Amino acid sequence: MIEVVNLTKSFKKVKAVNDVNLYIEPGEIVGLLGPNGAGKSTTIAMVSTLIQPTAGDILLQQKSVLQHPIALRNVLGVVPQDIALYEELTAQENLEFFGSIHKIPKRKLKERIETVLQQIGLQQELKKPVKHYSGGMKRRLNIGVALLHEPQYLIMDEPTVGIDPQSRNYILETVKKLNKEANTAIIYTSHYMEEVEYLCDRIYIMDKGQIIATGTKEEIKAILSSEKTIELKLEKHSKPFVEELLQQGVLSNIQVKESHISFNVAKHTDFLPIVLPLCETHGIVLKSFHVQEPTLEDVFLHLTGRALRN
Ligand SMILES: Nc1ncnc2c1ncn2[C@@H]1O[C@H](COP(=O)(O)OP(=O)(O)OP(=O)(O)O)[C@@H](O)[C@H]1O
Repeated sequence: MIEVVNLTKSFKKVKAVNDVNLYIEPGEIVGLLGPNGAGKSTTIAMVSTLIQPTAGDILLQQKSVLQHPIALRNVLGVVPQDIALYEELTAQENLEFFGSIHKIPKRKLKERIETVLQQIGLQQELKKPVKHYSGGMKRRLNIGVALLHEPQYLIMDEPTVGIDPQSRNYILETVKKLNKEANTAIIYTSHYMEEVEYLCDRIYIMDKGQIIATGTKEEIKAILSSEKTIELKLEKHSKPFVEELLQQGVLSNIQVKESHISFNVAKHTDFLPIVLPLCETHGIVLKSFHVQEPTLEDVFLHLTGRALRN
């Protein structure tokens, strides 16, 4: 397990990271979600042992790595936000170069390059210099470089920034597959809540250098939801039906639009025993209903008063 304990980083007057605690266990996908400037990259740079914290500690199997970062570097791969590749070299040559930096023996490196190329789906592009790659292909190769030494943990700093939707989906699927097939634990930073929601088992929400919420998706959303929103689709509705619905007293914020009616109810209220008898009484056909859960975006807005992306 990697643990981050009371981690703080100040740049002159700016406290970029302020007393952050988090952990990742083998095999987990953990999300670090926050808007631009929240302190995600600075946290990641400290966990990657690239910069020293002002205060706090980073532990691998309960031992500090600040003085001896090699133990962590051996088990950790880092996919930086900025592409770090040699444009004139091909994918194969880039992988050979970065593999030699990791001092991977030649025969082992050959095997690893084959596996990694398969994992990132670039087997067909070996002979082209990277400068002719699309943005998405460069991002995939960037991930491949971080995988060469078969890390048990992988940090990905906003790996889908600035690429087309198809490449983005490819990367998200690659992350899922890596986790499932190679059991790689992943710290995934993003300001796209839908990515974090899709990928991650646990989530840390970060703002202004601090962790402001943590837990599973369900736990984080429970911060918000004392109510749920229900949308009913009806064949038609009538005024008396809506009036009687209102009289029930447990529904609030009722909105009527042509064949749709939406309302809020308390989270644990079973709304069907209220709605179905009324439909029957008024001869109304309920075609479908939809329960709308809050999103992580809603939670962020609730906690900070601001949107995640602005
Ligand atoms: N080297 C530095 N010198 C001074 N201030 C810095 C430095 N690096 C980061 N900061 C500041 O620290 C704060 C956190 O920045 P950081 O890059 O960690 O945020 P982030 O959540 O990763 O944002 P982004 O999504 O834009 O990368 C910002 O206010 C940033 O301007």
